[in-house]
Amino acid sequence: MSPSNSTDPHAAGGIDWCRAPAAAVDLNAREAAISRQGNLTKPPGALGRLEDIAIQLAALQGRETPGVDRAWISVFAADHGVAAAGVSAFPQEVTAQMIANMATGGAAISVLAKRIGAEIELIDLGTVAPVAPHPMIRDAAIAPATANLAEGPAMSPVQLEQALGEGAAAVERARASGAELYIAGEMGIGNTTAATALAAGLLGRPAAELVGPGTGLDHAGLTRKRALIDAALARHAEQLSDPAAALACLGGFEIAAMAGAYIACAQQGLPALVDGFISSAAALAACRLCPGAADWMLLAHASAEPGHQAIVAALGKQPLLDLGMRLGEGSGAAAAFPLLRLACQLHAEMATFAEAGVAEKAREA
Ligand SMILES: O=C(O)c1ccc[n+]([C@@H]2O[C@H](COP(=O)([O-])O)[C@@H](O)[C@H]2O)c1
Ligand SMILES: Cc1cc2nc[nH]c2cc1C
Repeated sequence: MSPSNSTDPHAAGGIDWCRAPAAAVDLNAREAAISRQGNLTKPPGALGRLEDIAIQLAALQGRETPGVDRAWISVFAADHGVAAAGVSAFPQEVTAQMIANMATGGAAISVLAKRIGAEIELIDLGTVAPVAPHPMIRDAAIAPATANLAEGPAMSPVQLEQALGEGAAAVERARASGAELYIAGEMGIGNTTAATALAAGLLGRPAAELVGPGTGLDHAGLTRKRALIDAALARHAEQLSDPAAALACLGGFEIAAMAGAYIACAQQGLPALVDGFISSAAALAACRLCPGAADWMLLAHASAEPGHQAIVAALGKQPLLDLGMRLGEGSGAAAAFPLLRLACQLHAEMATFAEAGVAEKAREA
């Protein structure tokens, strides 16, 4: 379909759609859920953050008793020009190899998706090594890799638009399938360098405050990675006050696609469960572009990558789990998903004090 006769706002060209505000949350449903929580047969607050999850989801789904039975996982994969600078413990061809492993069911996210009953799709945004066609893999290659962010912008404005649009298109597919919760995962050797640079750029922090070992860099590698990120921040300094320009200069195709997906989720009213370090950097970019986007996000877990804490603080949210995970792929979000489902089931299925004939807490005189 040509852009001129398309009804898809993302196909109209440009990235202005990203700056439109998020959908409003339903404060009446939120109040009703808070009230219901207060009537369930437990001391008030005794289910801790499981109560908060049900209340947030009630506000997002616009009903007193929300439900998240159907999750959708989009894994966005791409290679990074900066990998040539020796900033990862693994070789670049692992990106393509892991896409194939995800398709054949051997990756952590493959097992998790199957076990939580989620639909999963793999989106290849461009890898240096070839990826054999497979029904689960969507070929959306933008380029074999981004350019080296230490030497110039990682991607062109047109490539940024394509990547953001791929994220929005994934959310369209999730919604069409009836998904109630969206998970973005990623795979890309070198992408902790891009995510660290992007987050540092957006937060105005030096690399030293955010950089970490990623897949397991040694001390010398970490020193190299930190210096490279600082050099990239200095090179692109004038661009960093504009989140779209920061994303183009320092991001990756999969990071931009995740940002586009989070924005589309927020604008179209689909709750997103954000995974680890790279996903959170994309979520931060999404929040800077789209007013209100943070309302539609839950943070699944605290990544072991040290810079995650700074991003989490900027997002103003608390991760649900802290399992020392640092895999990516959407794995932490998939691991947290059953908790969301349980939180909704408790909220919907527990008896109230009145229903069960249980005496309520004595009122203070
Ligand atoms: O999401 C995280 O918390 C996370 C933390 C560290 C590494 N990763 C994964 O490891 C890869 C990037 O690591 P690196 O060292 O190559 O930059 C990429 O495929 C990510 O999915 C993911
Ligand atoms: C093997 C491997 C699997 C991954 N999954 C996400 N990032 C990864 C990085 C490596 C190296």
